[in-house]
Amino acid sequence: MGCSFSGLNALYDAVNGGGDVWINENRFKVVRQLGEGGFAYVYLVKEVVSDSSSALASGLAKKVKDPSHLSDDRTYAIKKVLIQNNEQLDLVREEIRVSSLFSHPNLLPLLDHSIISVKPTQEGSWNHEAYLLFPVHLDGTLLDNSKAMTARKEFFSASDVLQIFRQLCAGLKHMHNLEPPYAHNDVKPGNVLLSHRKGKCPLAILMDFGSTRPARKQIRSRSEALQLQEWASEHCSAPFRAPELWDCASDADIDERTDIWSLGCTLFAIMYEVSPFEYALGESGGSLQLAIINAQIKWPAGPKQPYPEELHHFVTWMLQPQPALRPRIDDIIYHVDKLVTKFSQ
Ligand SMILES: Nc1ncnc2c1ncn2[C@@H]1O[C@H](COP(=O)(O)OP(=O)(O)OP(=O)(O)O)[C@@H](O)[C@H]1O
Repeated sequence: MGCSFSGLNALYDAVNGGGDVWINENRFKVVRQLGEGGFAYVYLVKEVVSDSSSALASGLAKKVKDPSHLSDDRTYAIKKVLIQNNEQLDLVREEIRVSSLFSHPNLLPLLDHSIISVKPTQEGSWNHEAYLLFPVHLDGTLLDNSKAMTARKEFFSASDVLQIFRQLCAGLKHMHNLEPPYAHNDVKPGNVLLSHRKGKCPLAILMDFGSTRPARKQIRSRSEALQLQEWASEHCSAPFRAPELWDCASDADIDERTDIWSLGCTLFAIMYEVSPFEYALGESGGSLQLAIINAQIKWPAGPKQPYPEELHHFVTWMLQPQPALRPRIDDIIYHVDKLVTKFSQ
């Protein structure tokens, strides 16, 4: 694990108009904040180079395995993770390890990282900060895009819905086909970056491997089942969480099809902005957990639906509450390819 850094809390200084950020031997200027998560801040940064050489000749070029990940204008995204205890440190180390297993155009690559020790301002033990460097995608997440479109009373075309979805399937197939298979565990529109392309449907990239783990687990006792539910309640976003992670049997074989459930919810959300179960949160006495366990989908009301029935059937097929009967990623890809052919303009 690389751990060199030129100054304590340097990123804060940079944001406040001070110095630059170093990740190992490479230096970056913070341009602005792009977003934030639970314990993380994401910044747009620009690599600082000593001469005006091309991106390929920059310091980063020596580190990055695939030159197509280098940006022509040297801009990237840095995620700064605040780490307060050993458990959080292990989680970030796992995110870094897992990210390095993947190499796929629809999965966000980790280009470099460093973890540094920082002395807290008040008395106390030393803590850590992790800096993760990624390619930057400035058109926002699928969630940001859906919200903006809903505000304008617009919808993605059926063709774009399917092609965005098809790309997410391609990224997930890469993870599900590893030996052992990995589950993303937090597939949702907020974890998909979009990049608009002229004359083509947007590029969709799945990110945030903080919850990604080997997918297959044999649950053989009540305490193992409860442990899994507790882990899921912290790591898998509730409206997109599969039923077996809410109410796990004491004798259950969990596999990567937890992601297929989330994928079904995500297809619904590409069309209608929210998870198909989110309505339960707005109903008095409504229970998200019950709606999910019973697979009670609420389709938008109204006589004229913006999408063909086939897309609704496709969502329902993925939202099979019994995991053993739920389709696998190859089944989904076979089906989506047929729909893409049918509905592409
Ligand atoms: N590579 C990137 N390019 C552009 N924006 C990004 C990039 N990575 C992250 N972001 C922005 O930063 C936000 C937070 O990133 P991310 O989801 O990785 O953080 P997190 O702490 O894991 O979040 P959460 O707590 O929701 O899981 C994203 O929603 C997105 O808006």
